Amino acid sequence: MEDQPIHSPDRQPDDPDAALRPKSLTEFVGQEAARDNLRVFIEAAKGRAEAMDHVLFFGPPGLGKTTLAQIVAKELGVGFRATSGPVIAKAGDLAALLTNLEPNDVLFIDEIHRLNPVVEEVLYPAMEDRALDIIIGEGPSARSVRIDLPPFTLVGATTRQGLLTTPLRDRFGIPVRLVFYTEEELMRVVTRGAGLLGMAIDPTGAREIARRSRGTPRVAGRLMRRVRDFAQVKGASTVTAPIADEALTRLEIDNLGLDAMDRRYLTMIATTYKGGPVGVETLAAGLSEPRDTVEEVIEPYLIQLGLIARTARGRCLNDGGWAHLGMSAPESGRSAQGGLFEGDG
Ligand SMILES: Nc1ncnc2c1ncn2[C@@H]1O[C@H](COP(=O)(O)OP(=O)(O)OP(=O)(O)O)[C@@H](O)[C@H]1O
Ligand SMILES: [Mg+2]
Repeated sequence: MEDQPIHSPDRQPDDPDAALRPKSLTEFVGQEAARDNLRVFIEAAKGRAEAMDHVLFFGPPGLGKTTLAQIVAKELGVGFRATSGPVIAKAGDLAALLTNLEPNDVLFIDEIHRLNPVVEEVLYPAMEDRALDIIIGEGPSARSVRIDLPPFTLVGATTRQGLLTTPLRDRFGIPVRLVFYTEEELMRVVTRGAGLLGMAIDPTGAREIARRSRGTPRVAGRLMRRVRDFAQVKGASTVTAPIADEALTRLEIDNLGLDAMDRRYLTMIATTYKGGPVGVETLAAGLSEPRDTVEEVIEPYLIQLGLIARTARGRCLNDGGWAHLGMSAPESGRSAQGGLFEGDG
C-alpha cells in the first residue's frame, strides 16, 4: 500500500476482483451500449452455432474488460482460455494455444498491444482464415505448411487502443469501448459488492463511495474494503455517508475522488508550468512516474472531469482544474491557453 496509491485503478494483489466479478451480462452494471451490442452478437452466434466474431475491449484499467471477456465465453457457453500479450513470446506459443482450442472457444489475450510483432503476424491469418502458416525446416529446404484451426473467438483487451497496429485493429469485427461509470452505476456496483462482502451500508454511504471511486469499479471495490475496516474499528454497524467520508478523507481522497497523486499532477501544471502547456514526458519525470502511468491511469479521469486538456503542445489546466486547486490562472497563462487550439495539429 505504500508504493501503490490506494486510488490507482491498476490491479493490486489484494484487490477483491474475483469475489466481486459479475458472472452474467445481466449482473454486469453499466456500459449499456456495450452490453446491448454484445447481447445481440452472442444471441446471433448461438443461434447459428458458430464462433462469435472477434471482440476488442478497450478503455482505462479497472472498468471491466477482463470481466466482460469471461462473461462473453460464459454466455456463449464455450470454453475460455486466457493469456496476455507479453506472455506469448514466440510464434510457437501462440500456435500451441490456438491448436488446443475446442471449436467456438474464446481465447482471451489481455494487453494485446504488447504482442511481439512476430507473434502478431501469425495471428492475422489465424483471425482471418482460421489458419496457421508454419515454416518447417531452414534454408533452401524450408517450406510453409498451412494448418487449419477450429473456429474460435479472439477477445483482446487493451488500455491503449492507439498502440494497436492498424492490421490488428482491423481484424476485430466487434470493437467495444468501455467508458467511466456514472455515480448512479457505481452506487449499484457498491451496493451489490457490499452484499457480497457482507458489509452493511446505507444508500448515503454507497453514494459517497461511488462519488469518490474515479468512475472505476475496481477502485470502488478497494475503497469499500478500506471503509469497511474503518467502520469496524470505529464500531459502526452500518456504513453511512459520514463514516465513508471520514474514512476516505483519511485516505487523502478528496471530494471529487482525486488522490494525492492526482493533486500533485494538477499542482505541478499549475505552479511549475503556470497552467501549461507542458509535455507529458516532463510531467512524468517531475512526478517520478512512468509516462504510461500518467497517460493511462492519471490523465483519463482528470480529462473526464474536465480539469485538464490534452493538446498537441502538451497538457493544460482548465478552469475547473484551477478551481479545484483553489487557485486562479495567472494572466499570462491564460493568454497562452487561449492561443493553444489554433496551432494544434
Ligand atoms: N460492471 C461492473 N459491475 C460490477 N463490478 C465490476 C464491473 N466492472 C468491473 N467490475 C469489477 O471491477 C474489478 C475490475 O474489473 P476488470 O478486472 O474486469 O477490469 P479490467 O478492465 O480488465 O482492468 P485492467 O485494464 O486492469 O485489466 C473486478 O473486481 C470486477 O469484478
Ligand atoms: Mg483486465
